[in-house]
Amino acid sequence: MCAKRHGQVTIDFDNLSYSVPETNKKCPHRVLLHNVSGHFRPKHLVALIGPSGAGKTTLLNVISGSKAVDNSRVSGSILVNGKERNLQKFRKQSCYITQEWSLLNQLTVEETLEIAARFKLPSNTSESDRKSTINEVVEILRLNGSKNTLVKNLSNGQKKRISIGVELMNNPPVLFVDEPTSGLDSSSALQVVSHLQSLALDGRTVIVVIHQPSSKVFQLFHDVYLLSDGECLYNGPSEHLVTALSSAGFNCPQYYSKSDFAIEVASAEVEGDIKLLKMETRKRYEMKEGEFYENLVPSKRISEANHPNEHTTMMIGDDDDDDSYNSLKGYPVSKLEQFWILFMRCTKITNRDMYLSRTRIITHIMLGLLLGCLFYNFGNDADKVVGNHSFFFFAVLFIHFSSSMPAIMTFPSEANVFLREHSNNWYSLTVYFFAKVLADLPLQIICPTLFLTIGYYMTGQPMELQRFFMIWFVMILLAMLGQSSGNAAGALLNVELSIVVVPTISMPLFLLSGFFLQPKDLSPLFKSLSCVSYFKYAFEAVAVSAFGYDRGRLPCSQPYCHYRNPRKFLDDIGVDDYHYLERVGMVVAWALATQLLLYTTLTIKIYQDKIRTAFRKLVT
Ligand SMILES: Nc1ncnc2c1ncn2[C@@H]1O[C@H](COP(=O)(O)OP(=O)(O)OP(=O)(O)O)[C@@H](O)[C@H]1O
Repeated sequence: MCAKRHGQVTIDFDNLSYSVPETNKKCPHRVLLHNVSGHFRPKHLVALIGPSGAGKTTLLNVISGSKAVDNSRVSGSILVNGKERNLQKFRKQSCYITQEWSLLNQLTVEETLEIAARFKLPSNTSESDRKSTINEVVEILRLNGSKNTLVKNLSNGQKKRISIGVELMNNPPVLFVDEPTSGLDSSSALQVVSHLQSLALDGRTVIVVIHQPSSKVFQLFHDVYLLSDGECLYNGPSEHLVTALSSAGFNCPQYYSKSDFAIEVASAEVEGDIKLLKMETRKRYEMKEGEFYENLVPSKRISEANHPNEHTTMMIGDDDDDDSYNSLKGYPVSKLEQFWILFMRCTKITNRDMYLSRTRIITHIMLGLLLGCLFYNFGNDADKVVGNHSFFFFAVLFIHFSSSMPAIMTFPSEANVFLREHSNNWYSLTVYFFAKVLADLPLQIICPTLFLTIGYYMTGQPMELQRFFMIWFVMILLAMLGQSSGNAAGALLNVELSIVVVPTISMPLFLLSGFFLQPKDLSPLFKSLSCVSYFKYAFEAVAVSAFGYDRGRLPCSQPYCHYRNPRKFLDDIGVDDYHYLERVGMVVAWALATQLLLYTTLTIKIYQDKIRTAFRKLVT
């Protein structure tokens, strides 16, 4: 592999404990890991097994130094190649592949890997090196046939493989994989674990949390780590598992699945001496490493002879003092490059997504035409001023919802991709945030512009550039506000809930916009509440732009028109003439506030486990 090669990594952990605060006053802490010890070796695929709730993911998080873990609550030692783990360095030596394959559907396999390579390989990597790294990952994971397939069209097994591929790009010597086979059929599960095995045989240390592996899948694992209730019951070669269990009185019936039996032992469903099993495991751990494996491995299963075609892509050697890790403070690529890659990716996705872009553009044109026909020439007729006012009201409503609804539908999956990439140290939240805001901007400008230009012209509004741009600016702000509030809701809640919550919050704000009820008719309480309605400011700014600023008398199609003087109409709806900037200022403040809400929501998502723990600490 062309990516920089790092030494092989052995992980030893001893008496590792981890607890979380609880709200219960009598028992303020809950211990999730109790003095667990073990070794994870290079060239070995380790199965981390145990009943549900045994602490498998917790152990993976603690050892990998996941941001989900409060490190001040971890005790015990974690050694990497015999030296105390340096978290910053270790995070760069390892990658964590989560259960969900959070990938972007609109990119092809090659594009997905290309972007991963851009983020994960140092900026000075040449184009040809990057290409050959991508080709090698494609080769290793046997994705050659699907290089140009969109991710959304891949099978579940292929999606799982590509999500492993993106993390392999910088050739990390340690892989932590959480339930790679969940949701896969038996043959896809076998394929995925076989790939993980070949990655291990390449020299990597691969630790996999796995649920009920089939016998065929289980055979692929070299080592097993068995957990029960946060305690280690066994750590060693998988072929010695049954012997170790039977030496403590747990006899596995012939032809019975070894992993199922081990989980039954860990769930206390089988008779035997659990204390003895723990003691024996501890004794084996305390033996010197050579002795430990000599005692346990009857036939050296992992040998060069067994794998004559072994890739020698990992650097063989124990040099973990590689100072390049220390020089890699922060991210592999500069913030400017991060911004550019993210911006280009967002733009590509928007262009490819039928629902997000083309459909939105078409609906804005169609609605512009429809309203243009319905309110044809209303803007130029004193008799139709009230109808014209409704046109603007509908425009405000439409622009807002046509931006917020697509965001609610699409952002949750994008947020998952962001969280995965951010937790794997690809780029910073701030860079992502600004790239997203800027990449979304063209559509937020194009759609309202098309809608308004058509509607404005057909409804016969005053042909004055200044008035047009005053209304246009309000519409752009509303589109931005709609999108950021939709994104924030989509990131904070799930899609189903957001679809209910966003309109529910928006409706009272609409009612207080001044269209249905004028401020003079509101009770003092609702009058003050109406000050928080951004629709009120947007709607008033549009009304002032259309009817205010000394607009002349309107032509009248009837013998008598009450609103020949547009100023009179503004008086009647309780909107004072002028003061456009103050109103727009309030909409800008709201647009900034929703962007801030989105930023805060993403920050909360990143640190939710830590925030939850800190909150519990506060309560107790
Ligand atoms: N932040 C936390 N606060 C309180 N309890 C937690 C926290 N994280 C995990 N737990 C608890 O710790 C125990 C172990 O959780 P963990 O997710 O590690 O189990 P697991 O073995 O991976 O389970 P599964 O196989 O079901 O995914 C569970 O009972 C879980 O409820």
